[in-house]
Amino acid sequence: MEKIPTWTCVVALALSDGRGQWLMQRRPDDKHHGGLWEFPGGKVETGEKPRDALVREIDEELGITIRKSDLMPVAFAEEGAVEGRPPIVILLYRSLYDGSPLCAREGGELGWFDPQGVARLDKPPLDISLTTQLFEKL
Ligand SMILES: Nc1nc2c([nH]c(=O)n2[C@@H]2O[C@H](COP(=O)(O)OP(=O)(O)OP(=O)(O)O)[C@@H](O)[C@H]2O)c(=O)[nH]1
Repeated sequence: MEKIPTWTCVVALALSDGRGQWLMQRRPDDKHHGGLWEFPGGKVETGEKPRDALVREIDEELGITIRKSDLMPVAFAEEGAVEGRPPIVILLYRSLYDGSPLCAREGGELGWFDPQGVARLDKPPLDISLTTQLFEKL
């Protein structure tokens, strides 16, 4: 029987400044999808709940504390196994930025973009679907 790899759950955050700008993060060049822009976030660890993982990842990556109760689910996207990596499913949540200082703690670059600006960025394939779903629902 064919062995099916376990899928990986990734959580990501669409952070809005409330004035039409959205935070995007450019991945460091040496990583998978290096140089592409995506929503801050990362992989859910074994036994972790998605919202807990997102709070942890956002603290690790941006140095800010977000509240689980503020996270609104907005979209998901999935892809099959690529280049030996297990399939991933990304859950995208939305939240409002409270203005506390941000920094790109794990390298890369941060930027605020309006929906047209987000659409123009070079992104991983799943983010094209995620951004379409996000901005359709606004
Ligand atoms: N955080 C985040 N990851 C995304 C998005 N879109 C997308 O394809 N991914 C992919 O989902 C995976 C997220 O894992 P991660 O951010 O913890 O990746 P990592 O630093 O551990 O790098 P790795 O893939 O080399 O293990 C990456 O392969 C990343 O490129 C997105 O919008 N946000």
